[in-house]
Amino acid sequence: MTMKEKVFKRVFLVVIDSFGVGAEPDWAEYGDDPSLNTALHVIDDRPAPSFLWSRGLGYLLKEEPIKQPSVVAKLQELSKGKDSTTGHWEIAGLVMTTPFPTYPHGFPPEVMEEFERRIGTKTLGNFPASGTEIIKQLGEEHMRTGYPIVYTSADSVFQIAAHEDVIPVEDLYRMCEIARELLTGDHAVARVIARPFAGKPGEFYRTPRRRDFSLPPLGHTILDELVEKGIPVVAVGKIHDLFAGRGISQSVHTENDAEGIKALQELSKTFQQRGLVFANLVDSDMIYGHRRNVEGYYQNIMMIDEGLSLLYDNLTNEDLLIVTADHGNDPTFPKHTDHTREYVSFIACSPSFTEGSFLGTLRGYVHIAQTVIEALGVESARKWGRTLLKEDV
Ligand SMILES: O=P(O)(O)O[C@H]1O[C@H](CO)[C@@H](O)[C@H]1O
Ligand SMILES: [Mn+2]
Ligand SMILES: [Mn+2]
Repeated sequence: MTMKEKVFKRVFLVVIDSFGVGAEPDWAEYGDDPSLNTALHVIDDRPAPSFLWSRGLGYLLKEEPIKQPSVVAKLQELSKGKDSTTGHWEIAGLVMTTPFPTYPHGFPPEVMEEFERRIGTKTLGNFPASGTEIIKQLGEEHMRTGYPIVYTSADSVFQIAAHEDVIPVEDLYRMCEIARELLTGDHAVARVIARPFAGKPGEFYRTPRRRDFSLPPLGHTILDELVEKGIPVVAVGKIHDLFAGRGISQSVHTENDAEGIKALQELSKTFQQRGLVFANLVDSDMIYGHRRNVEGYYQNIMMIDEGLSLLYDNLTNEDLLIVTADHGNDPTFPKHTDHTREYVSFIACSPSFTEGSFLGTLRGYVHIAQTVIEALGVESARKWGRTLLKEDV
């Protein structure tokens, strides 16, 4: 039996945030560069992450043979955007043809005046910045005035940074909820993000209680379809936030990728129903990618790779593991600290697979959605994309 006709009991869908595999053709529209390749530049000539490398990452990056049974593809994003929300929604079957609004010059007066009126205080910043840089720059003034720091980036994000001793995290979350409520219509940004920090001036550090307040998906996704059909969707890490909790049966909050990997390993033992476990591992992007920290990014990938290998040991012939990403964030790129417009990997493996195959470069993360729906044996009225586990489509 080849891998092509099988229905699985469980699908583990793991997004390694920002782990792109090479610049997409429309890189210039995103201020990027054709040479970008997050995974290739992170691994470089260091020892390869063996679990992923032998199942297709080596092929995608250096055309090395696929040594372990797997189905491999390189996927090009259809949606206009290189942010997490856009990428994850397309993985779940929803293509954003109109990009979310972005604010290269900061948010307009009508937004900021209304926001300040609603939160009852002035704000600082209101321009695109690296989140760690802007708290270095404005953290002391924030502590002196009590004004929260607002900033954005190349993505459609309204970010609020505040010191936990100046604005308690719960109050910061309240401010984010207010921003979320007023950022609608032409100013419906994809995400409002709470960025709590602590420490003394010159030694500020961000605390793990970041929280994303995403728009609910602007259309149907396979998560909605699975939950409507009574098939559980267990969200690990940022997935709950990225889908605003919709189409999710259970959510496992994690504070870092080590916890994310542990949660996946735990679920491989405890989650015994037919269903989807959908995980986001964010540290590669948040702690290393945006900070242009190549060595840290590499160590994180090696930790994830080891963790996926141990997860895989717990899987049976009834299980399918898919590893992918949502965009790039090449830490060797000096021109900005934003995401980079890149292809993502599709690496699917199961103990029931008997061969390794590369399907080519395909347009659309939506094929992941179709693959998940068919892998779980769900008769869907919709065609989300083409399944990547059948040759004859
Ligand atoms: O620089 P920090 O605060 O990490 O923010 C980054 O995180 C956001 C979400 O990925 C990106 O849009 C970028 O602004
Ligand atoms: Mn992301
Ligand atoms: Mn990011």
